Amino acid sequence: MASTPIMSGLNTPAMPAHWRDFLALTKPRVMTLVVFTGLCGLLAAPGHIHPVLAFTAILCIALGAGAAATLNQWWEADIDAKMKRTANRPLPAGRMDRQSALHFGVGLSVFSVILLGMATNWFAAIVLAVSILFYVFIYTIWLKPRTAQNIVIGGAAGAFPPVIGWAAVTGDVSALPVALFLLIFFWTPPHFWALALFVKTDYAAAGIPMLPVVSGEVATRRQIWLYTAIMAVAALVPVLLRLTGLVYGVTALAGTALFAVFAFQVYRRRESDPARMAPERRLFKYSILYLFLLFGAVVVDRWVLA
Ligand code: HEM
Ligand SMILES: CC(C)=CCC/C(C)=C/CC/C(C)=C/COP(=O)(O)OP(=O)(O)O
Repeated sequence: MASTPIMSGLNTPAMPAHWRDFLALTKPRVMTLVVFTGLCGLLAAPGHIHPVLAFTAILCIALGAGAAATLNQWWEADIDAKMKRTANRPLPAGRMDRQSALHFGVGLSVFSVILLGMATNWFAAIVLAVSILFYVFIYTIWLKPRTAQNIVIGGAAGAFPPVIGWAAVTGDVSALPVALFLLIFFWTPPHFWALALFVKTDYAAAGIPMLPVVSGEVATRRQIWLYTAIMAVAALVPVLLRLTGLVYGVTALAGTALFAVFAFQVYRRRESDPARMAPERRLFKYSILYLFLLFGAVVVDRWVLA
């Protein structure tokens, strides 16, 4: 188990945590895209649920994702303390004690799963529970400290939200939500390794075996390119299977071509560039826009051009 604040020498909080610290534990910025992909999964599904129930389902995805992020930080408080990027989070900075974070994370997890089950259906609730458990146990506790492939397998947790959104409406899954799952699954390695190339030293300091630390930059750049190629196929699956329409088709083709150009620039570069817009920074930023665009296009096809 990760060491307690006292064992790891983290600051012990002198004051009760502020509500802003609880919010920070949920990683709200990262979760905007998680929630958006969940919303698009819900809106792309055939059938109809009452708008209040749809809103509740999205709220549950947001709360479940926030709960998972909280439990991730509860476990990693001492690791976060060693990295500049994460040292100011509520636990390593000593603004909150680990017990409060644990209670908050477990409480929010249970609440989000039960509320989703009661508001929509228990299949969707089980998928939400699986994604929380996957992120906490498979990624955070098991794989992250052990293997440089941690995010490839562990990243599956982040691919579940569109499946949950879809299942909230239909009570099952079919080809399109599986295709959207695969798109996020294969998108995660280029998204994260691009970032890991420019915060590499942080992970090294914390002893986390991220790919650039373990296998070096050249191998990471090659892997980014490899996963981009697989992601490109995943992005085109909905087009090839005619699961989506023209807007998605054009967006996926153009968006993925640009992704490939940026990934190729990362591949060609042999070492980090201190310049602000180095290829890896550009790819990381664009990776986020890319998912927003492709998922948005799925919904436009379903609702505007139906
Ligand atoms: C295991 C998989 C993943 C890892 C290791 C990862 C890691 C990271 C890291 C370290 C950051 C830097 C900023 C921060 O910590 O706040 C980041 C940013 C971000 N990630 Fe990921 N990520 C993963 C999967 C995802 C998924 C599945 C999504 C959404 C579908 C996502 C969306 C974002 C967004 C939107 C940002 C930008 C946040 C901002 O503007 O500050 N990430 N990611
Ligand atoms: C519905 C549901 C449960 C969704 C979960 C979504 C999910 C797993 C998203 C992953 C995004 C994320 C913040 C990864 C950070 O990795 P990290 O924790 O290794 O990053 P760090 O170095 O910033 O702590």
